[in-house]
Amino acid sequence: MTDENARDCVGPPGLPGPPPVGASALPSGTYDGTVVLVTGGGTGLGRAIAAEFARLGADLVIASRNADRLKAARDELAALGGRVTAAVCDIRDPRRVREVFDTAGEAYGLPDVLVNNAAANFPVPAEDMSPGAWSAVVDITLTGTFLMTREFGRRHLAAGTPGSIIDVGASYAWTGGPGFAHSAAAKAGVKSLVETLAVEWGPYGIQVNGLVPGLMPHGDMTAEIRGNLERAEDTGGHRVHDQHRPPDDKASRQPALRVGLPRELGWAATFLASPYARFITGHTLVVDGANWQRRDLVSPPVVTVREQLGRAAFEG
Ligand SMILES: CCC/C=C/C(=O)SCCNC(=O)CCNC(=O)[C@H](O)C(C)(C)COP(=O)([O-])OP(=O)([O-])OC[C@H]1O[C@@H](n2cnc3c(N)ncnc32)[C@H](O)[C@@H]1OP(=O)([O-])[O-]
Ligand SMILES: NC(=O)C1=CN([C@@H]2O[C@H](COP(=O)(O)OP(=O)(O)OC[C@H]3O[C@@H](n4cnc5c(N)ncnc54)[C@H](OP(=O)(O)O)[C@@H]3O)[C@@H](O)[C@H]2O)C=CC1
Repeated sequence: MTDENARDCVGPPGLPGPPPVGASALPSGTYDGTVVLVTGGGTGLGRAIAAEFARLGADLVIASRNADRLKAARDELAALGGRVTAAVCDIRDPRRVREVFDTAGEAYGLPDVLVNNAAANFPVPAEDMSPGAWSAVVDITLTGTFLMTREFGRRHLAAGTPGSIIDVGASYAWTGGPGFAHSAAAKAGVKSLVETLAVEWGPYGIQVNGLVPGLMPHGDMTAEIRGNLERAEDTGGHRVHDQHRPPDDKASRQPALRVGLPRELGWAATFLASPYARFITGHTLVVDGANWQRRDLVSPPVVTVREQLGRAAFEG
């Protein structure tokens, strides 16, 4: 167990911590000569995914809207070995999407792997959600993923080359996500795209898989997503281990008794796109310590989304 996950408490230990930063289950050089395009690769989980591909030899293209964040990530990722190109792009814009693939092509060639990681999200009760808020999240998370995927697929079909797509999802694609109606609907659409296109493009050698992170806190989380985590901490809820863990311990809310580390998602991504996963397609791999399957013997009291967000009663 690493220091990051060490706990000095009595009680069950939870799932063991992962190997240290820099470790990999795949052979060194697995991605030598491979081009990997990661949307949202300038921050958080996208950057962690990109880092694991870079450690294994990939050349990277990272794409998103914010040039400053991309540049900082590019410098950090380049230090891991491979070449890195940053492309400013709003994935809602089909013209910019085409240009990103042109940029990648000029730099290294057609990407072999596409990781659709970019997404948008903020908590809001459905009854308060404006049409613009709905569209912003659905257009980025679902339509942006489709536009990137379509461009990747068209170019590979035209070239007659194989490829691998990984769509980063969320477990509320299966369960629904109270307070996140837009994002949950969009992620359900993304999961459906994975299943549809794995069949449609399998004959052409293109794998399409989903990858779902659990709670993996990181320093780039938006204020609203971070605020949501902090709200959860405020409500306490340490039914089993109150005496051992402080009430702000996110880990105690997970069956694993720990949160996930971003590199654990990166390792799963590098496996899914690797030669060792060539017969896996149309599958969504959940890396969340079984949190999404959690049920208690006694259900907790229902608290409305409005109450959880501290909003007054809806008055129309
Ligand atoms: C929880 C576990 C799972 C986590 C999953 C994740 O995805 S984590 C990943 C999380 N990472 C990210 O999300 C990173 C990227 N996210 C972002 O850049 C922003 O969240 C964005 C999607 C709003 C930007 O898109 P943009 O530049 O197109 O946005 P814009 O500024 O033009 O606004 C568009 C519309 O949205 C409205 N609106 C905005 N905020 C709120 C709010 N809090 N409340 C209500 N409404 C809000 C705004 O009023 C407008 O509607 P209107 O007035 O026209 O009807
Ligand atoms: N963190 C977590 O615990 C969980 C995360 N997820 C999923 O993991 C993925 C990564 O999330 P995380 O790293 O936490 O969040 P971040 O907010 O750090 O990442 C979102 C990324 O998407 C990019 N992005 C947003 N809108 C656009 C756009 N229109 N065009 C291009 N890029 C865009 C952002 O870059 P920029 O602003 O520069 O455009 C940013 O790099 C997402 O798909 C998310 O839904 C799912 C479940 C849990």
